[in-house]
Amino acid sequence: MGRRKKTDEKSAKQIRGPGRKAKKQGAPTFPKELLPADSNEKKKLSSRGKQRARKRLEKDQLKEANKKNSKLATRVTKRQSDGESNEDEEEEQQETNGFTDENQKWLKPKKKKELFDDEGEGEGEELMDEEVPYDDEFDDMESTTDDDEDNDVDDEPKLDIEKKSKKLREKQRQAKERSEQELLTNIQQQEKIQFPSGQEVTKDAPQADLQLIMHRIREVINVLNDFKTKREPNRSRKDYLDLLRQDLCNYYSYNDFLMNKLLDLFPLAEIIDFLEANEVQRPVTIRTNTLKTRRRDLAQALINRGVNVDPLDKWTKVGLVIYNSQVPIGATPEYLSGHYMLQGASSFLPVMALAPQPNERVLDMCAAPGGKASYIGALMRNSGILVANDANKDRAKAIIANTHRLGLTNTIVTNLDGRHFSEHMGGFDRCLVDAPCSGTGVISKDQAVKNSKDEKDIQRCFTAQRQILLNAIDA
Ligand SMILES: C[S@@+](CC[C@H](N)C(=O)[O-])C[C@H]1O[C@@H](n2cnc3c(N)ncnc32)[C@H](O)[C@@H]1O
Repeated sequence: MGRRKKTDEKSAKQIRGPGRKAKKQGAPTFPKELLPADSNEKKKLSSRGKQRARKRLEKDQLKEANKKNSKLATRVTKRQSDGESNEDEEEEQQETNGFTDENQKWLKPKKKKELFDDEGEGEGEELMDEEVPYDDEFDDMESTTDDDEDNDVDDEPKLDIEKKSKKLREKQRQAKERSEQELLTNIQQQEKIQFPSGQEVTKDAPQADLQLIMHRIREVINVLNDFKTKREPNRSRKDYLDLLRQDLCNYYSYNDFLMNKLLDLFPLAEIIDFLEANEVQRPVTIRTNTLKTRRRDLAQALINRGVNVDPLDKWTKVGLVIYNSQVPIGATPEYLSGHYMLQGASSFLPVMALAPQPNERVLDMCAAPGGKASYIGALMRNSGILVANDANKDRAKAIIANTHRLGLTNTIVTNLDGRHFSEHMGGFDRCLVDAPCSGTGVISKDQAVKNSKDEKDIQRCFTAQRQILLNAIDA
């Protein structure tokens, strides 16, 4: 960068120098059409864009010619002071002067970069400066240096180029060597996975470097995906699966039981995606209560309060995503007056699948605190009958509070055990069962689930869910 700046400064100086010299050179140096560049013509020229452009062209040509002259002169002076013979240089200067003058007719103003490139052929230092930005781009550099070698006439800059080119080729060779070495190392690692001994697996793994564990996880998955060809002959599939499970438990902090269940549930290609997704916080989303407002109006009202909000996605016309907020989203005047419900985006979907219609009889069997039930009520446009039930009395109270806040008038809240609900009521058109669950689907909200679940919890959930579902079918 420093060198580049130097070049700019230098060229800036040159731009000023040649301007003054140009006047000394006089008119005969330039073709007729370019002569009216003096100050008395300036007013006339500046009045027309076309003439201004011509003037600019002329200036550029002058700058370029004089730049060459002044640089060459500097070099001659330098060499003289170094005690070198200056005969050749004088010849060269004459040649350059001649070139500049004769070529005024065909010389066209070029872009700055092109000008630099041309000059580079005769100016070793300039060329070096131009090449600096390519230091890391080996391909570009290679082609640049090759071109330069072919075209150069002057010996001095050629030497510079050669030096630079040699350096870069060496760099390039070293980089290639390194990457080949890395590749080899990876292949070797892939070929031989380090299996800790039975006791070591649990004892040593927590201290191990997480990066190494993730590396091994990927390698083991790679082997399991092509077990026949990639396995070690003395290792069984179970060996690899055990190692994978243990590494996943250590890396993501799950207990053995839950990780086993997840490995049963997800294909190898998806397990990492699932575990990674559980590490990411889900966005805060809200559902517009269409019984009271429109999404556009709600968004505007929230924006006015300093909430950064956007439509959730194409698949929903009522969802909004909150990026950040200067006010608590659960306590705004809009919230308190029931214009929206704080609700995860995924919880819209079961209601959309249920597709309740106005004037139907609908049952939400496990409804507290009423997120889905209130969406059902809104889709029914407060018509028909919605029964929102929950076995937990305190939680059932939350349904009542939300029902009032959101302005639902077609809703009856009940506090019954879903396993026996049909003994009290029946004849529903549609029924939603959002049964109590293990919580393994919301690990991103509650990381404690990773270690707090065991076989009994799952069994308990499973039995209750089946009983509630069967009763809902009866209802
Ligand atoms: C996942 S939550 C429901 C969330 C609710 N659908 C919503 O969208 O806001 C499960 C609910 O089932 C209730 N529940 C548990 N056992 C039940 C049972 N036997 N009968 C009815 N509800 C039950 C719990 O009290 C809990 O509120």
